[in-house]
Amino acid sequence: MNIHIKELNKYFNQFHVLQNINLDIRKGELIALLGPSGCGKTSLLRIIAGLEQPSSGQIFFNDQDISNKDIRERRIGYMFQHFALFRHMTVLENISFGLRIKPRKERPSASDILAKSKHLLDMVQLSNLADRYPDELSGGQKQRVALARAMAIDPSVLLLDEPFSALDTKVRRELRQWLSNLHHEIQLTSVFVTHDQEEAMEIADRVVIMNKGVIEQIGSPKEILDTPKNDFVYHFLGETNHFSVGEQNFTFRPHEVILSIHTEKVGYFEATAIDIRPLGAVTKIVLKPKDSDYPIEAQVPNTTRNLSSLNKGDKVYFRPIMDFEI
Ligand SMILES: Nc1ncnc2c1ncn2[C@@H]1O[C@H](COP(=O)(O)OP(=O)(O)OP(=O)(O)O)[C@@H](O)[C@H]1O
Repeated sequence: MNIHIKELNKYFNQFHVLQNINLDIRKGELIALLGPSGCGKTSLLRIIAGLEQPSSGQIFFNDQDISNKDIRERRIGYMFQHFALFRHMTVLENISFGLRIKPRKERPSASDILAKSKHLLDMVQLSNLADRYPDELSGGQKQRVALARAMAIDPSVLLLDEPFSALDTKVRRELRQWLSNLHHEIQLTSVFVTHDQEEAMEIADRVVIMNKGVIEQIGSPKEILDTPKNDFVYHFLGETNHFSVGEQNFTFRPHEVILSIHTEKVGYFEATAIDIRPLGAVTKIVLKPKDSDYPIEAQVPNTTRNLSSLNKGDKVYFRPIMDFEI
């Protein structure tokens, strides 16, 4: 199923929440909607789902205008941030729920429902927990059950609203990887809302960067990181340093800088190390350039030679660098 969103606007009272949104989502693609809180990601997802009506504009599933169809007619698999499992039903009953409540004419036989639910349990790798209740599951397991439940109705589109944000970092990472692999296998057109850049970059085929109700840029993670279209995108994607000397202006990321403790080499600028923080694989060093009031943040691999002999207050030379080679 491909999705075509055309000149879509949404107002809440006077507030223009989505402004002339145009977006094409290809069949089988995993798209991330990424942007700061309040930029309209969830509103757009809810409109695609049919949970909210646009004020103007159209949505097509393949070539069919579904703007006026309700959520059931759209065959949407929807998964929310907060586990929305039924507490009084087992895992298997939760998964089969969507099929069991179908009108009699469309409902598969009891044995087909059971077979399908078991297959979905296998898919989310929880076959051994079929008879547990939600309260007996971890957060990550609950979200996998929620995903299996969303998939039970054979959705044409899967919509995920910050599905992992209530989980701790390690579980999030695992589930992210798992979702990415699963998506690779099933190739179901999916839209994923997140405000976490790392999450979007890691799993999406393409990322839609939103800000205050408009789309700022659409592209693959690489395109967006390598060629941010404007200042908003550049700044949103991470820490930025600005440094000026004479006529020269440098804008660079913390990892785009080389340090040296040796006295002035050509192209290096003098600074003082005012803070040094090991952060796992990298060490963050805050520098105060000699002729500038603005500190600069550098991140270097913690295996960098001479790093361990660098102390707060030491003189250090830095060079912004944009042309790393491998
Ligand atoms: N039902 C509503 N009535 C009025 N305003 C609303 C309604 N739903 C959302 N808004 C407003 O619309 C804007 C966009 O909200 P939305 O939930 O789409 O943003 P978001 O990008 O998903 O944010 P977050 O990451 O915080 O969830 C916000 O300013 C919000 O307050």
